Parts: sequence; structure tokens; C-alpha cells
Amino acid sequence: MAEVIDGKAIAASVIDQVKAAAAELAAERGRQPGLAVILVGTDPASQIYVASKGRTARECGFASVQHTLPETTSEADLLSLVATLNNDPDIHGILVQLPLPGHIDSGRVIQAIHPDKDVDGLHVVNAGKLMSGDLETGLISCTPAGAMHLVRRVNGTDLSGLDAVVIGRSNLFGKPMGALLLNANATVTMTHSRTRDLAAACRRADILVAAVGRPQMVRGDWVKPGATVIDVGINRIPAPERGEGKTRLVGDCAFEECAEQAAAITPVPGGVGPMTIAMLMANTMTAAARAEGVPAPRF
Ligand SMILES: Nc1nc(=O)c2c([nH]1)NC[C@@H]1CN(c3ccc(C(=O)N[C@@H](CCC(=O)O)C(=O)O)cc3)C=[N+]21
Repeated sequence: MAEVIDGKAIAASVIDQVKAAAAELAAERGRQPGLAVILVGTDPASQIYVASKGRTARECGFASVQHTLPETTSEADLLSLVATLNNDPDIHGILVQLPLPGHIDSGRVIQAIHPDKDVDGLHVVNAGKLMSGDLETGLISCTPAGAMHLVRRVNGTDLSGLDAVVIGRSNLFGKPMGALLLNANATVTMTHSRTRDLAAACRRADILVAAVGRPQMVRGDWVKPGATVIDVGINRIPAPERGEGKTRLVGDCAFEECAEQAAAITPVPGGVGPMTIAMLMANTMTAAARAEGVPAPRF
């Protein structure tokens, strides 16, 4: 039976480090990191995530600002809010909650965020720095940064000789995750919906990272004995055993089966999810430290 990686506890320790760094910035410079989160529309899941980001930011000692815009907001109005925040010296981080309504080009909005304030790490400047092996001067996308933090806890910082397999190739997760693993010297295979014999590819993985968005797709016999399994999926499925109409969260991996094979595995909930929010705080702290010209702590 695998070690179950406690993402919640590890996230809490990252948040403690962020708190300490924010307190130091306040003491030395009288400045407070500022995070602006923009939510367009009323999607209930997005509302919960955005509220949780704001709560954690305040807990870190940040100034947290939420902009909630109606579903019908035009792209031009959203771009103009982003421009205002880009020019606001009290705001160090800007996050536009995704997905955006269909009439807004989310790519255009993300690329309008100043790269120094792009705490989601999705601007091409930040994505490009990561791909070119510069992990120092940009901002790294929160979910892959959080997942990598967990990999490091289990496998160390140097993954030389290890095979890593990522399922999923999104700009949001798969691609930056592949880049982080490669940078740590893993031999990386990027797989996706068109991969032939996905199970066989996964069986080679010493580090298996699943981000497909399909509940419990990765089965126990896809997992190499002794592997590290990082489950990035968050899927809500019906749970009639909990009562009529009830649901529960599951990952992209069939947890019990995979845990029997793996040496270490992340649970859902309580794995990568909490790390995403912790790394958002870390990125905001980093952006604030850089803006104030003080050494940016490493998280
Ligand atoms: N611009 C942007 N950046 C994001 O980082 C972003 C986004 N848009 N849109 C939506 C996704 C989703 N996301 C999560 C963050 C934390 C949990 C999390 O903490 N999950 C808990 C459980 C949450 C629950 O119970 O529903 C856990 O896994 O333990 C989940 C999902 C960030 N996202």
C-alpha cells in the first residue's frame, strides 16, 4: 500500500513560508503583496474556488481584491480592467478565473496581463521562460508547480534516470508539467487522447502524472510497482451511497487500485488541489518581492 501524499499539509507548510515572507516585506518595506482575482459570471464551482483564493490570500497577509463581473461583460471591458490592474502599483498578481464565457477570447485576456503580474504563469513570456529552462525570472503555472513540489518531496530534486509520463497536453497543465519534469532530468513522455496503448506507456512510468479530466480512467494495472502517482484530476461523480442526488470528488486515477501498486500517490481531494492555491500565494509573494526589489524567497 502506497504512502498517501498529504497535499493539504504540504500546502499549509508552503503557506506558512509565504506568511513569513509577507511579514518580512511588511516589516522592512511597509508593503503588502496585492492579489486581484477576476471572476466573470456566476459559475458555482468558480465562485467557491475564487472565494478560497481570497481567503487564503488574506490569511497570508496579502491585500486581496476580487472583481466580480456579470456574465455579459464584453471582452473590451475585461481588457480595460486588466489594463487598470497592470498599472496599479498595489497589485502584484492578477488572476482571471477560467473558464471565461464563450464570447470572450480567453487567450487574448491572459496575454493582456503584464507578465510580471501573471501569477497563473500562462502568459507566453512565462511559458517561454519555462520552456527555455529559465525557472528563475518568470512565474510558473500554479498547478504544475504544486504537482512538481510533491514529486520533489517523494523523488528528490534530481530525477535523472527516472521515466516520467504525463497524460494530458494542455497549456494549463500538461505542457508546463512536462517542462518541469524535463528540467529535473526525468525522461519525459507526453501522452494524450491520441496516444496508442496508453496503458502500456503508463506502465513504464516511475512518475505518472494524470491530468485528463476523466474520472478514474487510470487503472491499477497501468501503474508500475513502486511508482509515484500524481493525480491532477478533479471530477465530481454521483455518489448514491451517500444519499439521493449526492456527489463526490474523484481523480483521474482509480485510487484504491493505483495505491496498491504505487509507492506514493496523491489523493483527491487533498492532493494537488490545495497545492495549486498554495503556489498561487507563492507566486504572488514572488511577484511582490521582485516589484519591491527585495530577494524573492524560494518556495
Ligand atoms: N486562472 C485560473 N487559475 C487556476 O488555477 C484555476 C482556474 N483558473 N480555474 C479553475 C481551476 C481549478 N483550480 C483548483 C484549485 C484548487 C482546488 C482545490 O483546492 N481542491 C480541493 C477540493 C475542492 C473541493 O472540495 O471542491 C482538493 O483537491 O482537495 C481545486 C481546483 C484552479 N483553477
